Amino acid sequence: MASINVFKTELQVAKEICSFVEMKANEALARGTDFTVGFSGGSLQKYLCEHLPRISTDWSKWRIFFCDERLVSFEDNDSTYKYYRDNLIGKAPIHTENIFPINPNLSVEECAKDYTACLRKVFPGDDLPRFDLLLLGIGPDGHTCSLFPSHPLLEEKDVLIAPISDSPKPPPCRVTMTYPLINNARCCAFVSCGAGKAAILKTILAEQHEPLLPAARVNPTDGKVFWFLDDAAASMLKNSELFD
Ligand SMILES: O=C1O[C@H](COP(=O)(O)O)[C@@H](O)[C@H](O)[C@H]1O
Repeated sequence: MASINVFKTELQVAKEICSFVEMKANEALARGTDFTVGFSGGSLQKYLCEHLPRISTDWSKWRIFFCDERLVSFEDNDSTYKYYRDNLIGKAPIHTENIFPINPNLSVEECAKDYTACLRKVFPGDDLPRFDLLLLGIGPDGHTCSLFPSHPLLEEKDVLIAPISDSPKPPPCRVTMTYPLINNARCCAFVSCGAGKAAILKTILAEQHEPLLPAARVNPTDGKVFWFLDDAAASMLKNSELFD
């Protein structure tokens, strides 16, 4: 069962998710491994960039990938990498060689293949890479990464990173992690705040009806899912059996 954590304000959510990331990083380092983490875009970015620069960790052991990314130049405000470059890298002692952006100059198909090859270099010998932590957002339609409701990519089984050129949310061309990779993670953490997310969170967490929305399909076979919500986002979950 997922662990649902609700905090009064967005500011508190931002602090708590950063403490959680710090804990997961330091657990990986204590196991004697690097810390492999996937960052998403959207509203999650600002929650992470606020407090992560001040956590206590060995940044040299971090390996940072993107759960999905928009195929736009690194100077375009739609670029997830741009946001983290401008608001995190440089504020924390992250070594640029330990952060793995896509190559936005390729076609979307080539970009997905190239990003898969990049992933394989960091997880040599692993048929199915196992991330320590994937940090995920959820759109008001229930999408996560660039996996959208009713899209054929929801059934993708063969590739770890897929291209998408018909994203219903602009920009249309993106690359995204697929479920075989996502659901092999040790841990996935969703962050969602604001009243605009309340209805979709009720559908995903309290109702769970078929066909499952993209975010509801995140269910690591040997891992756990955590939710970090503020009161407004959780307002339609109150009194549900999710909280005992
Ligand atoms: O387009 C995207 O949207 C989702 C959700 O974003 P949010 O702003 O509604 O939180 C995000 O997780 C994903 O990385 C991004 O590409």
